Amino acid sequence: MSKAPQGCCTVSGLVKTYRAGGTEVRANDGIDLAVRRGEIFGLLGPNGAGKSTLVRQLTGLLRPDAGSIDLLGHDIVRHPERAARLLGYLGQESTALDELTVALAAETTGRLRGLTRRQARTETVDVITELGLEPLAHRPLAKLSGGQRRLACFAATLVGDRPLLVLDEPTTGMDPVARRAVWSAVDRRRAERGTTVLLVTHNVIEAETVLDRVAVVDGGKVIACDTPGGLKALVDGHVRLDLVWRHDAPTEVPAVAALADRAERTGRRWTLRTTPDEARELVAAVTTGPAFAALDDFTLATPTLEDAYLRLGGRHGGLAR
Ligand SMILES: Nc1ncnc2c1ncn2[C@@H]1O[C@H](COP(=O)(O)OP(=O)(O)OP(=O)(O)O)[C@@H](O)[C@H]1O
Repeated sequence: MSKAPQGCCTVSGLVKTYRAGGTEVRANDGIDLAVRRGEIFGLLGPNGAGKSTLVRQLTGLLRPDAGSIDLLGHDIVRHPERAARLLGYLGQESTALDELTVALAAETTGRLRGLTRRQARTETVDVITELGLEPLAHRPLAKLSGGQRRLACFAATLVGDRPLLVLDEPTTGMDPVARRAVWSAVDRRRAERGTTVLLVTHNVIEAETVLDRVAVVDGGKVIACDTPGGLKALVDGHVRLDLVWRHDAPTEVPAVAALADRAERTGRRWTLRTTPDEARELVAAVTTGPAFAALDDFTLATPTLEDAYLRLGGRHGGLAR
């Protein structure tokens, strides 16, 4: 049995290749990762980066081609069945418990994790109350909206305390109230029980506010791993200027025409990443005369994780803002 002194989860040289219809996809291409106990650790990256493939191997559901996975001192490649006792997993795919009610799905999960009927019932009631799911408790998962079902599955994941929670895009489709309930529940478990959380996300705003550290995954590799602040330091000294035009950009204005090739365009929005000094000049140029008349809105902002991610060479468009 290998040891991970302060570690919760240590991954070394993980490789996974899918073979389908004569083509090969190297979804994980030598991943190294060390998640500390009690950390909220994020995996950030565009669609197809290999994040779900990685977490499915951690959960023992998928066998790596090469590499090692240590979960709290257990070798999960050799003993994949042990993962279920160490972690609670919320995957992307819909659950086998879909036909059950919210309460029964949570209770059944607790029973499968070794709780007595009474313990499972008590924990179910607690978690349903904690997440504000009482009005839905007796409705089948299959008959809920996408966001409601996701919250109910999250509730089930929490029943039967586990030292590690692996959450694959847990808040997808949820409204702001439900999202807040999820992050409060995660925070509470970390604070009260020292629970470690491994979180897969596309959402840069969530990533910035809840994560202790982030690994940026792209093309099956970890291309950076740091605190959100550390990653943002990569783009220190830069600012982002967003210009939103009322209609088409007034390219007859020379100052605007000069920006045309540099701006990243999303509909009527032009985004420019530049130094604070140049940003001041650009703001002065577009807030006078005909350019200003054509301008609907502008914002000047310090770098986000998305900017850091782009600087790292990640593909644009895969991350939500
Ligand atoms: N069962 C499979 N068979 C073949 N290829 C697969 C399979 N599952 C995933 N892939 C491929 O492996 C790569 C990594 O997929 P994965 O689902 O791990 O990415 P992801 O980062 O989780 O993406 P998303 O953010 O869209 O969930 C992709 O190119 C995907 O098409």
